[in-house]
Amino acid sequence: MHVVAPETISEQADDGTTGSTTGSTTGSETGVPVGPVDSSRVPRFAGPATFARLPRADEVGRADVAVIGVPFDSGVSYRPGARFGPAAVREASRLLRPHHPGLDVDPFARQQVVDAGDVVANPFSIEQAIEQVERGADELSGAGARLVTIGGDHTIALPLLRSVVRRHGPVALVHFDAHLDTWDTYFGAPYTHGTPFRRAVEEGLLEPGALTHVGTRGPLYGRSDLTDDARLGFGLVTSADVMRRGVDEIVDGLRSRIGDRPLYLSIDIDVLDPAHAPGTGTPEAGGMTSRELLEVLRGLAGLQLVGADVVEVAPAYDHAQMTAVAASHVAYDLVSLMALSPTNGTPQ
Ligand SMILES: N=C(N)NCCCC(=O)O
Ligand SMILES: [Zn+2]
Ligand SMILES: [Zn+2]
Repeated sequence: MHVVAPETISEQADDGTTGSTTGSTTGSETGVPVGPVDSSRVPRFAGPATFARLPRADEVGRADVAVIGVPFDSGVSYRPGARFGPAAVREASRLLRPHHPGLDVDPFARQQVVDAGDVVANPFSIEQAIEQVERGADELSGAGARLVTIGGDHTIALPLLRSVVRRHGPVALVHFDAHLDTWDTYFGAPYTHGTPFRRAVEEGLLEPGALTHVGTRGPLYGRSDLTDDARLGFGLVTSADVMRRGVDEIVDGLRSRIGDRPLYLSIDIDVLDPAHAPGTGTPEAGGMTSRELLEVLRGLAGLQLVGADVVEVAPAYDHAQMTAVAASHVAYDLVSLMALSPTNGTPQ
């Protein structure tokens, strides 16, 4: 029986060209970022999955950008399963390649990108899980990395924002989602996947006037959901607006609202139409296409991106990895946007 162990992959790829996964030719020694395993030498379907076949954090010892998973879904109001999102997105990311033609950047060569594994988040205590995510994010960003987090349900955006704001101050936010996620409580619970951005405003984490939901749609509890949301300071670009006004006009509006503020991007995969992303817990008809989402993201190139997440991938409802593939491409674009960010995320 032939078993492809990580060591075997490392030996095969570690020939001085590209694609080493081990510490033996580390970027920390040479200053050259260690990239993904070379898929022209080691089949991309072999071995355990890290995001984009990148090295693990412990293999390189430093990171400009860390991709982390948060396998947590105890905050959901409907279908569970996003706890399996990080593993599904990593698995679906094996096909990513080192050059991004849309942004004309090699995101893994411009900066050291690593897979920092999963944060341990207590599935039986939302409060403790939130603390654990915040602390995990603090540790990684304290070591100098910007984070691209793969969820997990949308509850986790709150501790991620707390951590990023500790370093950068209040942030501009573009929130891609079918839902507002500014509701108050569910069953009296303040920390859920439908409430993170109301809590974030209450905690002073967000820059008033620089907050926008994109892709919103679907039935609400009442008209007051919208007036409450506007009172919290959010602008709204519905999925119908994207269709009617087009990507370029939407991007122009977002860029002028954000300016040169530190920017956080939170992407709930249910912003996509269920035809593009069925594998999610609270699907709503009439969503964005993955092409629209990726093009809006690319339109944000050059802004000061200090952190990002892609959440709500629930693989049990997925088909042919459609949702996980879409999320892996979103995460790849986020890493690429970080490569093009003017200050490399360093606090000014
Ligand atoms: N964050 C996501 N995906 N969904 C929030 C839906 C909250 C509700 O059930 O009303
Ligand atoms: Zn949503
Ligand atoms: Zn959401």
